[in-house]
Amino acid sequence: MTENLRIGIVGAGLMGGDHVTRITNRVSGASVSAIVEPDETRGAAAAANAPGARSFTRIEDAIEADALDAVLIATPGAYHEPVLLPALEAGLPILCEKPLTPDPESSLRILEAEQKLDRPHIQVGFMRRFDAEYAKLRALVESGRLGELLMVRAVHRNPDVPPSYTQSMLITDSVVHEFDVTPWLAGSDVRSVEVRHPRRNSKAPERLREPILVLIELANGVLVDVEMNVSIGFGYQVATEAVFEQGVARIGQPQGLQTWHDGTFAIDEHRSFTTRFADAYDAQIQRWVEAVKRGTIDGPSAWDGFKVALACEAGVAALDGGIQQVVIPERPAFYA
Ligand SMILES: NC(=O)c1ccc[n+]([C@@H]2O[C@H](COP(=O)([O-])OP(=O)(O)OC[C@H]3O[C@@H](n4cnc5c(N)ncnc54)[C@H](O)[C@@H]3O)[C@@H](O)[C@H]2O)c1
Ligand SMILES: O[C@H]1[C@H](O)[C@@H](O)[C@H](O)[C@@H](O)[C@H]1O
Repeated sequence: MTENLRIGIVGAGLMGGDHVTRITNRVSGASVSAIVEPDETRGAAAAANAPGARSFTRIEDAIEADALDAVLIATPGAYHEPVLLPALEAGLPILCEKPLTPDPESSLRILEAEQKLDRPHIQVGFMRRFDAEYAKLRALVESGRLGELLMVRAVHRNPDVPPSYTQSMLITDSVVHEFDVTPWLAGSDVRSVEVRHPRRNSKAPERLREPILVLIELANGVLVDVEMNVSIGFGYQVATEAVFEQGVARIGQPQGLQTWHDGTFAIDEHRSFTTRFADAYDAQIQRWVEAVKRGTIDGPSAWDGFKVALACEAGVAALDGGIQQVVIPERPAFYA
């Protein structure tokens, strides 16, 4: 592999544009060599931050032109599959934004295509695994210092969501993160999912019945509750409290500028995932670039993405009630 990894960004919207800037300014050993974006205005805005990058409207054309060594997919989740398949066929290393795909059937098609190659080529962009506090919490669980982990209480609060965001996306676009990160923290897969509906937020768009409370049971008995809230208006917060036999640990608490003024003490809190997880996105991409050069991945695989898709399927069914079981098939040796 050459010293400079040539990355093609597919989908130059909010995240794709952010990743272009990140790779150009903060990631070493790589550059953005191609931008694949059907929307001309967005494509041009992203290209302005990627000196020397070539512009395309289809991934197939960028591959044909030999314009990239690796692909970063940042199209909306429902449009990951049509980019993943040609990229896999070309044998390219891939960092695919979450979710791998929104449902297990399409994720299985991706696994099938990937297994035609000599080794896993896909890393899924579950960036919370690269957040320093999440990593510390995982190390604490593994160390056993506070005894066994019993419960996880999670809050996932967004100020708002775009008009394209539907009810099922509460699960497939948002709770999808907890379906990845909680099993990773606790060392155990999702066994069942239940959704309860508290009083509706009158500020939520009419099409959404939220917030929701999601109860996730892991195979080792750890119970996880997730407050999923997407119309709070006043900020962005992802925070977790882990309850152990001999103590409690908290991550994601406000850590910004503190002010004491006029009798009030205040701490700045994030307004968007772009700042809350900026360091995690940087670390995720830097480590992926280094892994690609070693011919491997360094993060969640397509198999992890498939397991999350199974949990999401149960979660979407649970939006209509009941406790929905998640049955995970045996992992193929390819993903050992
Ligand atoms: N990890 C995170 O915290 C995080 C945060 C936000 C979004 N995301 C994920 O990033 C992805 C993109 O989300 P976004 O908010 O940037 O979406 P967006 O709508 O802002 O941008 C998506 C872009 O993809 C383009 N596009 C669609 N189909 C395409 C195709 N076939 N080829 C090339 N371009 C295509 C669209 O024109 C658009 O510009 C999604 O998978 C989303 O779940 C992850
Ligand atoms: O696509 C975004 C992104 O994944 C964020 O990390 C999450 O907090 C939002 O809920 C989701 O809509």
